[in-house]
Amino acid sequence: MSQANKHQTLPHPVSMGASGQESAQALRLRNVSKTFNTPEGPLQAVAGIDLEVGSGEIVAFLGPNGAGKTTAIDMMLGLTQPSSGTISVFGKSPRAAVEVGEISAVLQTGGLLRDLTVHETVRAIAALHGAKDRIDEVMQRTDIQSLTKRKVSKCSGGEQQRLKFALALLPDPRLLILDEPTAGMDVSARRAFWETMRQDALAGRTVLFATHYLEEAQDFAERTVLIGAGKMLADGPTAQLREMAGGRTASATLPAHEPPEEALAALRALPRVTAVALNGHRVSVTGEDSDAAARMLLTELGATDLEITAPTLEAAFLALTGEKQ
Ligand SMILES: Nc1ncnc2c1ncn2[C@@H]1O[C@H](COP(=O)(O)OP(=O)(O)OP(=O)(O)O)[C@@H](O)[C@H]1O
Repeated sequence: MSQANKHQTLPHPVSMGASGQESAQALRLRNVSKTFNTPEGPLQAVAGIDLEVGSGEIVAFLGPNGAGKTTAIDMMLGLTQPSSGTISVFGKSPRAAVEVGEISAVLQTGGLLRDLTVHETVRAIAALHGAKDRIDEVMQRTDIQSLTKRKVSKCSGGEQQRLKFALALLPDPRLLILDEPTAGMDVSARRAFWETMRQDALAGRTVLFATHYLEEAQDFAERTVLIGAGKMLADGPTAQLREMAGGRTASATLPAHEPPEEALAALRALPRVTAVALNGHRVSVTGEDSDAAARMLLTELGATDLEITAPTLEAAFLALTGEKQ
């Protein structure tokens, strides 16, 4: 079972909307667009996105460079106004939700004063939110206690991201937005960051994160929203998105003593097979009915060492966007 499936059953706490009615909705974008005026003319960064995120969901916002992720996130946080369309966060405007600490973010750029120490930074932001009693907890949760006296300018990229994560947790937001939170981190720092995030999300917080890293969506989000050129290309369970790249691949080793041509012809003749490839004696059959391919390989063709693999999210991404990462 994939990590994504493991997290598909996170609790979905019911929240109260501004109207006082029960609502399990954390975020709603209705036909949201954003056009920037540039010297070259108008540039549509976000082109009519509809999105609803329920309380307790973990959603990956996946897209190539320039897809419109940051622009969409800025609008969710009330940092930029949409050119058209509406956004609500727990039934409120984004700015109102930020003011009461219901939504907060770890953003890609800015936000830290380089001359303050880590502890001074956390204390200053805690004072703003009236959250001094949460300082110890968030520092512990984001694993920055050992950095207390270090100046921000002396912290590594990964440490600065953890500090930003701590600041974002201070208001105890119900919705946490992360814009490429692990950019600039090495593999082990990235893994540690996601482990911390995972623990936090298991407690029921709603999380939406933008990423370039397909494996982060795959490992962490039960739902992925794929965007390209400002438009939504796909939205669904991450595991299902992978399937959109095409069927599974059944691979096995053909008996060495027989010429493979007949076996290859028989495999190609199976219904809904899209590709058959041979590498030495190892044959790979891709198609929508990997069970039929597996049966033929094992029973009729005497093949061994059967392996069935699902397509990667990267394959889905390339199939849907036609772009290279
Ligand atoms: N303030 C701005 N003025 C003009 N154009 C902008 C502005 N902000 C973003 N854009 C343009 O809008 C498009 C979307 O950019 P955005 O930063 O939202 O994409 P992104 O998916 O976050 O990309 P990346 O992964 O590289 O951060 C890009 O073409 C970008 O150049």
